[in-house]
Amino acid sequence: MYLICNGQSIPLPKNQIITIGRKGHGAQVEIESQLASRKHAQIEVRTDGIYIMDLESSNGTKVGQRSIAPNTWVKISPDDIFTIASQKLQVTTENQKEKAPQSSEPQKEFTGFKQKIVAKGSYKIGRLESNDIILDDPTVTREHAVISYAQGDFWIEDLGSTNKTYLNGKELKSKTKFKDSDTVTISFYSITLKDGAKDLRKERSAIKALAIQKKYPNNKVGLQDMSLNIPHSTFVALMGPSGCGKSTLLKCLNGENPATSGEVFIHGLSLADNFSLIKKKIGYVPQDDIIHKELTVYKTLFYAAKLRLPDDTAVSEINQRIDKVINDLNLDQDKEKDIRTIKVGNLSGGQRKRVSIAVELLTEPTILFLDEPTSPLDPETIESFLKSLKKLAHSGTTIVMVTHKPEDLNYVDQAIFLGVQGHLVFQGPANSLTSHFEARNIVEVYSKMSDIGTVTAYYQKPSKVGFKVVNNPDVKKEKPDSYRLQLYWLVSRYFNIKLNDKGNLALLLAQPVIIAVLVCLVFNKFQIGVMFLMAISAIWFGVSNAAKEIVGELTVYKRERMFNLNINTYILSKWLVLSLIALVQTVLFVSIIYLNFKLNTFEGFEEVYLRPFGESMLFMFYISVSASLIGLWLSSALNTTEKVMTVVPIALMPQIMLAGVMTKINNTLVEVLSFFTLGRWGTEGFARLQDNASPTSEFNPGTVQSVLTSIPLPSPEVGTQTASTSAVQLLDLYNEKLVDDGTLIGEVFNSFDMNVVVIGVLNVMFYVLIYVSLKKKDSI
Ligand SMILES: Nc1ncnc2c1ncn2[C@@H]1O[C@H](COP(=O)(O)OP(=O)(O)OP(=O)(O)O)[C@@H](O)[C@H]1O
Repeated sequence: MYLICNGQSIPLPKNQIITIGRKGHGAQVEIESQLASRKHAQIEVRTDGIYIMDLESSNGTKVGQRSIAPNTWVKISPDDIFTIASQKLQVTTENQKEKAPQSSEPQKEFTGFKQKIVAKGSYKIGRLESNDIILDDPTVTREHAVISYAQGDFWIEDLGSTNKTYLNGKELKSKTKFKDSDTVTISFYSITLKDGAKDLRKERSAIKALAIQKKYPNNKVGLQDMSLNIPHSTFVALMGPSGCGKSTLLKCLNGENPATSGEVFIHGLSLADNFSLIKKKIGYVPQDDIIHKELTVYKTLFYAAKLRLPDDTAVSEINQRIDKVINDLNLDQDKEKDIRTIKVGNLSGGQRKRVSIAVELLTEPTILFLDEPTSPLDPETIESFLKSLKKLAHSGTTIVMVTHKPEDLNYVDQAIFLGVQGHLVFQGPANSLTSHFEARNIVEVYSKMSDIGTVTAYYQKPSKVGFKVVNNPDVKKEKPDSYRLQLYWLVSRYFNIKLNDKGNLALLLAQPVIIAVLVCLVFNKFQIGVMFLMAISAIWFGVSNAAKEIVGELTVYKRERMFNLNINTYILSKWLVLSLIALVQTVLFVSIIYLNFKLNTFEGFEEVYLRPFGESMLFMFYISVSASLIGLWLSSALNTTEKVMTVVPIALMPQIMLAGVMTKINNTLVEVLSFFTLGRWGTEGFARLQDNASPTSEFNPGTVQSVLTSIPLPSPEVGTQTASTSAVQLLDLYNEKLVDDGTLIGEVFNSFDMNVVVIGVLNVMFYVLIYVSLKKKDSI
């Protein structure tokens, strides 16, 4: 056996320990590098194989890419290349000098950052303290990437990070050579072999907009060409008359509704090209609150952290962050009651605004956009609120705040003023705003800048117009770290919201009881009408439970969608919790109906009541969860709760009218329309279930004792008498054999199983409609 080292073949006698170490210190095999320890490692060829042991060397010994534990014999195979002080060594059977595995280049000596990498062999970058470069930021994965030195070259490799590693702006897919001219970007850090890691936030402007312009699809110009430069750690007020484009500018700068042309850079990174990273470092609080009033402050922050921070963030780390944001925003002023335990709905307007901001601060944003946060606050609250924002800005979070209040200018560093029709007319120190416009006060500035003639005189047109057209940062590519976990936390949050809204929960549970009792009062016999009302009630529960659920939290949805919310997990989370509510409602409703008609059977027809108890329960639950999808569709398609509540009856009426009980389905158009109603398939399904479970009639063997009906008495008597009959036959009788034969498509749906399938198909259709409606909200 021979040890190939530095182009030499050194014989390895069997069962003899050979020491490898730095040249000039008595080792049998000498390595010419200061990085090698004096006695670095030992190697021994035994009868059962080749063994190597690291002698607690300063820079370690690697077999392949793996560092071996010190003072432990490790068996290696003849093919294994092992590394000592960046020298490649190998054991072979022949004396073959030319087969030396290391590069033919002479060993290089490095300085600075490179030397540190060579000394360690590899250099890990990540959020954990055990890394060689610690980037303490939630967008950096615990062990994010590694730089290594091998065969005379430096290499960079991503270690499966969440937010990826970029080499010269391109995503790093595999281990790649890291050259002197290359720049690696991880989150907001740039890494070069010359300088190591640098925080871009300290190096470059926080926001730079170059010749941005915004045109709406209706050709209305929201923003005229403008360039902006906002330094790091600045508190900026964005002002201007109503409708001048302040919110539009905010959305162009944060990527929610990007500029039509021009380019925005956040800490030197293009917003359009790096949106998936940048959006995680941008906080945005729109005019409306982005929090649920049913949750406590702690739960609000906890769920936001679970949904936004990387999955590997420990609960202890989350709690630390929650404490920090509460402290940063002075939310813990009240010593009597811990704010964490108070429900958001019970907070004052100012506190609620702070909690909305706290949600955004959890991810440690580098820039915070606030749309009119001071509007709902009283003067006293404003002072402490703006003071905490100022402190926050000066500790590193650049803040851009839309405001109409002149007094807010006393707290900010810079002001940006827009004139009517989206013209930039001022950007500079807040205290020179009025003098710039030769105005006595801010009210006069507003008045001047509402006149388009004066505005054009002050318009700060960018010197270079017509930068590249901005690609719409596309939220559709965005995905959570884990769909399963996102779904889990969404369900958990939504469940808690429902559980905490005790009043509404009580009403939801009272509903089935009240309606079921009414049904029992109205029908003294078990009739087809009971089954019809069971179907309609199931639809009512499903639609009404769901109708407000998306539209009521649209601001939260939009904000979270901008972050990493997946549409499917969102819909599923709603559906799962609504299904749970539907299940409880169904159990209550069906139990009451069952018990009532079982205990109060009509004399002579003791076999007629809601017979298949379990199946009826399951079927009613199925209709109800299907109806939830209709409710969710209305809730996602319309943009105000009022509109949804107006439309709910319009969605419910066809369910009643086209069920084939109250009105005839006797023409093709009506039948086609009835295909899309749960009312029809629900009523038919209940009728079939009931028939299948009912005994044959003693008097009329051709039918079953399923429901009771009134039949006219044969003459000479006048009046009606009660008879039992098949529920399906009764529906058929009324609708001219529609149920059994179907006028349009024959007998295709003539079974309970097919009823279930049709409802399933309708579910898919409504799910797609919800998805499309939510997707449309991405493009504002
Ligand atoms: N989606 C849109 N499609 C068409 N026009 C729009 C759209 N959004 C905003 N606009 C128009 O662009 C202009 C600027 O609106 P924007 O909401 O940015 O103004 P603003 O300064 O924030 O107003 P305010 O102070 O009242 O909140 C307005 O004239 C508005 O009607």
